Amino acid sequence: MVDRKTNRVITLEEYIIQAQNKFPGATGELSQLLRDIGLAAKIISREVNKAGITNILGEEGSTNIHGETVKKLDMFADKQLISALNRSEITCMVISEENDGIVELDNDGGKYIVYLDPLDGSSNIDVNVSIGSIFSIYMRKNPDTNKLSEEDALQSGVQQVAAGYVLYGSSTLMAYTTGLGVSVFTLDPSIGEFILSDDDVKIPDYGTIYSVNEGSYHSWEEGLKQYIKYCQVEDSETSRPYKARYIGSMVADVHRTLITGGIFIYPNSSQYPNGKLRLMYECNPLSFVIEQAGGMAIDCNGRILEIEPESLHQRTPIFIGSKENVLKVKEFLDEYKQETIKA
Ligand SMILES: O=P(O)(O)OC[C@H]1O[C@](O)(COP(=O)(O)O)[C@@H](O)[C@@H]1O
Repeated sequence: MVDRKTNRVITLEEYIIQAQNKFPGATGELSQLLRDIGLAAKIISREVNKAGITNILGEEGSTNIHGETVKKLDMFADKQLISALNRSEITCMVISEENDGIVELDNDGGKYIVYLDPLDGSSNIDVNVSIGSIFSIYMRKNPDTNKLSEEDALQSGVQQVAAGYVLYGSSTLMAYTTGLGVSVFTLDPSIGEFILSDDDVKIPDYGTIYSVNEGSYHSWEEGLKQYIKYCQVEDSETSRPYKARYIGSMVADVHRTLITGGIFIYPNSSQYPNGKLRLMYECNPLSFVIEQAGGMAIDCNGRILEIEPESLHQRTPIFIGSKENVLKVKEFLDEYKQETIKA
C-alpha cells in the first residue's frame, strides 16, 4: 500500500510511529514492543523459509505442559520472541505455550505482560503447510508492586491493549490491532521490511466457508452437528452448501476467515471436553482481531473476550468469524441446548 501523500510504501516502523503520534501522551513503549515482535518475526520467518535445508525440522525431544511433543521450531520461535521482548526493558513477564509458568524478564520495572503462542500449527511444521505466531499484550494490573504474580497476568480479553499474529505462509504477514482497527503488513524479504498491505481490514458480515476438524463429529453436541448439516444443505438463496476448508493451523484458518468471511470452529469434544485451543494466547488475541474487523467470537455461552481466566493455559471452545455465521451457529447451539434441558 502506498501512502497517498508521499506516494511511498509504508513500513511497519513508520506506521507504528504515525499511529503513536496520534496520542500526545503516548510513551512509545507499546510501539517499541510491536517493533520487537516484528523483528523476531523476521528472524523466525527466515528460519521457516529454509527449514527443509537446515536441521530445524522435527522434534526437539521434550514435552510441554500440554503433553505435546515440542518441535525444534517451537523452541526456536519461543527463544527469538522472548529475547526480543527482553531487549527493550518494557516487558516484565511473558507467558508462552512452551513454558509452564510465567517467564520473568530482567525488567521488573516493565509495565507490559505478553502472552505468546510462539509457533501455532505445530502439526503442520514438518509438512510445509502455513504456520504462525500469536501475541497478546496487557498492562500490569499492579505496576507499583515489585513482586510479579500470575494474578497480574490473569486478565480477561477485553483488557488487551494490543494483539495479533504473524502468518508464515506463501508470504509472511503480520496483522495486529491496538483497538483502532486491524492492519496487515507483508514482509518484503528483498528489503527485510514489513510493508503495509491492508489498513482497517473488515471481515465480511457473511461468508460461505466453514472450517472445523470434522474428525471429532461423533462427540459434538447436537446443536453443532445440526449446524454443520445446515451448512451442507443445498439452498441457493443462502449460497449453501458452504465450502469446507481446514488447514489445521488456527492462525491460517482464522486469517482466511478474516479475508473471505465464514466461520472457524474448535468445539468441545470427548478428546477435548473444554475445547483444545488456549484462551490466553490463541483465542483472546484472535478474537480481539476479529472483533476489531467487525466479526464475532464466542464460546458456548458468550463473548470469548469476557471470559474471566482462572489459569494461564486454560482451554476454551471457540466459534469465530463473520457476525451472521456466528449468530447462526449460536442459534443452533441454544436451540438444541433447550431441547436437551427439556428432554
Ligand atoms: O489437529 P487438530 O485437533 O484439528 O488441531 C488443530 C489446532 O491445533 C493447533 O495446532 C494448536 O496449536 P499449537 O500447534 O500451537 O499447539 C491449532 O493451530 C489448530 O487450529
